[in-house]
Amino acid sequence: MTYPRLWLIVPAAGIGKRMKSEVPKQYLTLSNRFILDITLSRLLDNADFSGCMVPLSPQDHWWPDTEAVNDDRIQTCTGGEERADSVLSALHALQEQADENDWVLVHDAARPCVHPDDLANLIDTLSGHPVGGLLAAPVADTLKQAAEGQPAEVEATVDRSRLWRALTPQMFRFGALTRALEACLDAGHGVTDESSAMEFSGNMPVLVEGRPDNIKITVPSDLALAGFILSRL
Ligand SMILES: Nc1ccn([C@@H]2O[C@H](COP(=O)(O)OP(=O)(O)OP(=O)(O)O)[C@@H](O)[C@H]2O)c(=O)n1
Ligand SMILES: C[C@](O)(CO)[C@H](O)COP(=O)(O)O
Repeated sequence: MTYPRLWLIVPAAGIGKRMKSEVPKQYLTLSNRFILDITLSRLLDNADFSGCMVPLSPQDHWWPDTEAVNDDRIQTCTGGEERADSVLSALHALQEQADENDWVLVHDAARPCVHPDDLANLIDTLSGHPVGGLLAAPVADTLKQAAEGQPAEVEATVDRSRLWRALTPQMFRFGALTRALEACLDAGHGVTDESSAMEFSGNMPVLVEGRPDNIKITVPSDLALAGFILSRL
């Protein structure tokens, strides 16, 4: 067994409100495969993970019909109200198996287009780093800040020279991430990604440039786009 080990968490307990679909978006299909199965296979088939934890909604009744249900590398737990709650639930479910300084990679179930080269580069870049970091893409568009009120009107153009879009996987030491998320939730400090929790604890995670086509399926038009991207990978 090599140390530190790699653990994978794929939060899949969301309901996909913005997708406006009949089923949670992680259970929509592309080429007759659940998006969740595509995401899990693209990660587990391209790095040596010691285990994978998938937090699911208590109302999830699709999991038994996935490919992943038959994969003995994958465990499930019950997710929480917010993404951060689901990730912390998964960390707690793994804590008897993982060591303090093992790495944990957290990747959205809704990001099936993650490229193996980005996964390998993230792991290689961060493996000796004391804190960890995340895949991210430099902002390529001009950014406008809206004034209060409707209709939305430009209040300012934001300097984008040091702005990046956070992607996933995000990769941190198991113990440090667990404590950071616990501190955020104890303080009522809502976070939408793991890096924000690490920043709240005073760290400066490394930004590792990743492909901008590692999209998160969020709104209806993202589904066809993800299908096109996957067809080209
Ligand atoms: N309580 C939650 C909320 C989200 N997620 C997961 O976190 C990932 C990214 O979150 P997001 O894109 O916001 O998914 P949803 O919360 O499902 O989308 P929405 O905000 O539109 O409802 C998704 O894979 C989602 O399943 C989760 O595990 N637990
Ligand atoms: C984790 C994430 O995908 C990084 O951009 C994003 O923060 C998830 O946010 P969401 O509101 O839960 O989709």
